[in-house]
Amino acid sequence: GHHWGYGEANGPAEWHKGYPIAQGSRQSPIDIVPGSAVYDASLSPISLFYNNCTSVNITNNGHSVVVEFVDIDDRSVIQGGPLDNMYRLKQFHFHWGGKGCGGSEHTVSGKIYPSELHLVHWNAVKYKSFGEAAAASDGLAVLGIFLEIGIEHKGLHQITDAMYMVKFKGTVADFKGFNPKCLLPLSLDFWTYPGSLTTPPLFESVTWIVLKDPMFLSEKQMGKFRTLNFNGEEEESRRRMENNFRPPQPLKGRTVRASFR
Ligand SMILES: NS(=O)(=O)c1ccc(C(=O)O)c(S(=O)(=O)NCCc2ccccc2)c1
Ligand SMILES: [Zn+2]
Repeated sequence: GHHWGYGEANGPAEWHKGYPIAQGSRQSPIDIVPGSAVYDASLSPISLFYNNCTSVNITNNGHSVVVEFVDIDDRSVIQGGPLDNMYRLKQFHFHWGGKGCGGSEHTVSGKIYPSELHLVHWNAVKYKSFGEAAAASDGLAVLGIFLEIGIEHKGLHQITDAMYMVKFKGTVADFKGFNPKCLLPLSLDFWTYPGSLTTPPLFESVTWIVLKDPMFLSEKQMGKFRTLNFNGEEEESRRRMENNFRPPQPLKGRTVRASFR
């Protein structure tokens, strides 16, 4: 059927037809305005326990490139910051733009970055499954990290070198032993606000934690993301995977808190 995507006919401006919550009161992403963020001294530092990380595979789901993790126990978790519980890492994926264009979902005072990494975690303390958590107001915690063009990123090579194996929608490849800790910038200073998934079903179940500092990658590495395709190998229409981002949504009275002055 008429599946959602990032094209003219099925892109973010159309999603509200199939997913009315697209016009809800806590939609993501948003434009973060640092001057309007409220410093909250009660926010503890973010703790990422990715030591015994268990990545499983890398896949092209027709919307992004996704690295999935074993999430049957608490070996890879995030806690602290605005979170009352420990949240388990389920997957990470990216959003990016066309060559020379912006592609992040969150913006900072209108600045769009070339790309944005999302590490998706779920509240396995309160909920029995990811699906149940994804439908609950405090079910998910997504850590957002901006990507900026600069020196090449050593840790990212493992991911960009695997992209040739998942060029087309529906392809999966083994991807074990990858620890996303290597993708973090020096500072874990963050903004946080209550929001939603940025793709359908757009559930308003995400506590967003967006790092202030970007990670850096080279233009060559960024170019490898654009060798991916939205389409499956069998489709005759070749559509380069790029501009797979939702633009900022209305704040609707929400407060963005900052962990730093
Ligand atoms: N940009 S974002 O962090 O909001 C996001 C984007 C894509 C996906 C995804 O489904 O791959 C996800 S997900 O992995 O959280 N899945 C959400 C959709 C879903 C809900 C309930 C059960 C399965 C999938 C999150
Ligand atoms: Zn995302």
